[in-house]
Amino acid sequence: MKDNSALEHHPPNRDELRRRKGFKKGLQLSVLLLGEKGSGKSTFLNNLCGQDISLSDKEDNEGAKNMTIENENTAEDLDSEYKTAHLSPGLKHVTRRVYLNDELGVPVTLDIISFPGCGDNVDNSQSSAVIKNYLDQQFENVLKEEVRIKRNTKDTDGRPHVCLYFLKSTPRGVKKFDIELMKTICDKVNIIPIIPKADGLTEAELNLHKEVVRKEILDNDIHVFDFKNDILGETLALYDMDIDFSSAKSRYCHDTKVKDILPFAIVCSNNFRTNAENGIVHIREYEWGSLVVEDQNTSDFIYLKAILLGSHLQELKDVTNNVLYENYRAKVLTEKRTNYDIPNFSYVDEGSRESISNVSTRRNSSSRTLGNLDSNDENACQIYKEIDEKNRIIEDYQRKIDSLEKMLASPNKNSV
Ligand SMILES: Nc1nc2c(ncn2[C@@H]2O[C@H](COP(=O)(O)OP(=O)(O)OP(=O)(O)O)[C@@H](O)[C@H]2O)c(=O)[nH]1
Repeated sequence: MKDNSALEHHPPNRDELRRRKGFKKGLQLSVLLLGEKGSGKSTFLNNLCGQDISLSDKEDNEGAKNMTIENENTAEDLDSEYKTAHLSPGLKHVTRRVYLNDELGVPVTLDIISFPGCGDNVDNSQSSAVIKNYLDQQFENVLKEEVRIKRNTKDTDGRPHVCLYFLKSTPRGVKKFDIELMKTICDKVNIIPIIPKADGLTEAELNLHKEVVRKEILDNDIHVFDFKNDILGETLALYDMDIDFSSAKSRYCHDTKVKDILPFAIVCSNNFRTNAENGIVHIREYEWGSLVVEDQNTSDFIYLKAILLGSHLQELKDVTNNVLYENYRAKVLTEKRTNYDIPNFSYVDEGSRESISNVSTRRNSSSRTLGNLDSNDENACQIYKEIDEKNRIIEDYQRKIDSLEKMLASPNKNSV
């Protein structure tokens, strides 16, 4: 028999219970990665997750065990691909699911969405529309699910909570395509701008590029994720770290505001080694020596990682649901209301308005009588009857859809 005496003497307190519950349930974050080919998205993802993750839509490697691949090409497609190689490849999305367990204390499920080739076609005019439609579709799926009688929001919520936008530095500043795309999607997803491969820039060049990116974002009215007055020092709580401002290389202090360091300038690498605390650190090697990716004085990588997986994970989700999605929902429902031509009180004359509200009051009270109505009352009643009838039809359809879905889910049961 098990000895439970230790448990009986030290019952877990409330915080501990909450922590255990949170641990079991885990956290989830959906990240959209955008940026041109070779901008360092895969390398960043490998460093963020501490494992090898391919974002290619063709490769399937050892690191792809936990991954769901959508739009995967089969070997039979290769021949047809060869024949159409001269044509613009278009844009497909690739999704990956990664489970992160170690170092954070609470398991995190990371859903990655990427559009390989985004901005790389000769003609990119359709790319923005493809990505915008994808984001709209995710909102629409959630809205559809909300109005169903039986809801199943778990499997249908594919809304990305954050878009990490990789803006490679070019002599001409930010590419027009990137500006247009950010403008198109900034009210559908939280954008965090990133300057990748910061090791290729001198400090003066990096500061200049940061300035250029900030100016383009401001001038083009692109809404990036609002860090408000959050301070950098607090983002590192996940690692029980503080900013090492004693170091001569330190660029920031504890009270530096996160919004003041945007866009995050990161350095990443696929080479790693084990450090003194048995943790893995990623190393970028040069002729003159090496650089640690996770070193807070080297790049903003560690801040970005702590923000995504710790300090701002919940806020990114809350803003997605309570602000971006709510705006979409309000807009769509307002449009639908107008299209359905539901009687709008502002178009009804005073007398009828009173009648409608009288009928409405009577509908709400259980003593509803239809006798002795004047013509306005009759009109209002007619409108309500029609609405009731439509609602009944919608509910009937919903029931039919539900039973069809059930049949599809268990085809054997229903086969004769
Ligand atoms: N110097 C330097 N090179 C980097 C950095 N990050 C990535 N790279 C290199 O840049 C190249 C492209 O990086 P990827 O991570 O494959 O870029 P990607 O955006 O995923 O590219 P696609 O998968 O083709 O879309 C690789 O050779 C990386 O090693 C960095 O911070 N500094």
